[in-house]
Amino acid sequence: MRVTIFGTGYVGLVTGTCLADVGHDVICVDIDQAKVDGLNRGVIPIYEPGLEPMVKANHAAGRLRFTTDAEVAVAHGDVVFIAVGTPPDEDGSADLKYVLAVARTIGRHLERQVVVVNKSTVPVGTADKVRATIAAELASRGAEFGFEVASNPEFLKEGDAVNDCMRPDRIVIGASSATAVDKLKRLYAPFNRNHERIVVMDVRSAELTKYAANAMLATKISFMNEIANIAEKVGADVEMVRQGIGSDPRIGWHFIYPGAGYGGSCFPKDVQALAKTAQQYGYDAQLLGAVESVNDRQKEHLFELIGRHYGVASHDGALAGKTFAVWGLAFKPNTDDMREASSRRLLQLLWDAGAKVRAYDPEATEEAQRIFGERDDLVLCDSARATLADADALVVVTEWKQFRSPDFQRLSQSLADRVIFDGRNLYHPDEVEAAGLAYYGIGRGRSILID
Ligand SMILES: NC(=O)c1ccc[n+]([C@@H]2O[C@H](COP(=O)([O-])OP(=O)(O)OC[C@H]3O[C@@H](n4cnc5c(N)ncnc54)[C@H](O)[C@@H]3O)[C@@H](O)[C@H]2O)c1
Ligand SMILES: O=c1ccn([C@@H]2O[C@H](COP(=O)(O)OP(=O)(O)O[C@H]3O[C@H](CO)[C@@H](O)[C@H](O)[C@H]3O)[C@@H](O)[C@H]2O)c(=O)[nH]1
Repeated sequence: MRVTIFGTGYVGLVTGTCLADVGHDVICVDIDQAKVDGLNRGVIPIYEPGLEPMVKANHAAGRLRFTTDAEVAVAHGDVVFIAVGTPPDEDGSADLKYVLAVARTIGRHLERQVVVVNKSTVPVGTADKVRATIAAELASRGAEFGFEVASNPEFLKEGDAVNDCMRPDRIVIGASSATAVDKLKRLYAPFNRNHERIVVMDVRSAELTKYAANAMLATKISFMNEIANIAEKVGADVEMVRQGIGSDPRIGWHFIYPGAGYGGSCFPKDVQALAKTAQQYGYDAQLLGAVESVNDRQKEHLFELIGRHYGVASHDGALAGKTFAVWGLAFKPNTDDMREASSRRLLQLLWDAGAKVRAYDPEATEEAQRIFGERDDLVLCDSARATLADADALVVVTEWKQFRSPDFQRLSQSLADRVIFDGRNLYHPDEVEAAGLAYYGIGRGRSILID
């Protein structure tokens, strides 16, 4: 099938590549000339495991093309995807300017019947706006082509995006005509093997499904962070509690890891946007507000533990003279994305307190350089070991695999203050303490720790 995808970010590029990989003829279109030029030369703008060889192979085979020419792109697709950003507006609602700009472009160039598919995360009712925008463009040039706007939200997670796209848990199709459903079912047939993964519904339900999924996952995380904070107060270990509840299949093992708060380009903005939608319809979504505020507070928790250890309460200059080794800057492992990353809040708090930072991330160094620029109180190191030179303490923020089994004896010798702040509960407190280091994890009150 001939497919056009507007937007070559995480979603557009991965989707386009996976669709090309199963034999579809894909054109990806973006307004970012440098990105498109780079892709045409084989330069992949994001770090996503497994993506680079797939892009190169499908590009070389001619099934995956990149362009800034919207006219050529619209003329190409039987199915035209919208996969551009929907960042938060000032009031927290989703900003639809990029989505509607694409809708205008489609309307301007459309010359035949197509199915327009919205893959961006958008509030309920956006398909109607996209339809109206395209129709207005067609009307302004006296053109009349049948088109439908369907919703097909994306559930991929960064760091595992190719896998999620090639082996989806489910494919949600929100459409109002059998023709659109049939077309999308044919498009996704190669991913729908062995058992049925396609869930067909009306457009509004599909739009809401995306927000419901992210809000549910964010709720699980905030819930566990709340329990972790209670565990700290009452002298319990949240890691034991996690194991005690995860085995109940009604609760499950996934997304119950406490930590330094959730980040990324999705949960923070989507929880906010869903609450805003509810508010616009006169409903006060109290649970969503709590999920967000618990997360906001959690992003400061590592710093609070640091303050507790050093016996300092105020931020202003309280840690002057201290140097912190920081492991992990990306919002999660296997990505170079630092959008809403917990590390950003931690670093700012450390700097406000007068401390210096020596940080390492396997993939996000360039992004960190772009975000923070040159500063006297930040050294971006090229290995975890290099962060330890002249460091007083270690803070682990992102759970990259390579941080899982450090040599605690070496850490004990390197860190002047002999202390580890573990923002992802990677280590067993006893093992760390056996090496002569003090240990602080998230929710590890520990008075009832059982081996
Ligand atoms: N990142 C994720 O993990 C993820 C997962 C599921 C859903 N989503 C949702 O998918 C959407 C896209 O997210 P993303 O992370 O891929 O965004 P992104 O910011 O990485 O990429 C968006 C791309 O769209 C391009 N663009 C903007 N206007 C354009 C236009 N008029 N024509 C063509 N291209 C244009 C930008 O240049 C950019 O390359 C968002 O709504 C997001 O919430 C993201
Ligand atoms: O038990 C957990 C699981 C995750 N996190 C944090 O939650 C954030 C988000 O993680 P994850 O969901 O793995 O990454 P994303 O790439 O943001 O993916 C989410 O957001 C995407 C964009 O909408 C959706 O498509 C995905 O299904 C959804 O998982 C990260 O900061 C994680 O550290 C926790 O703190 N504890």
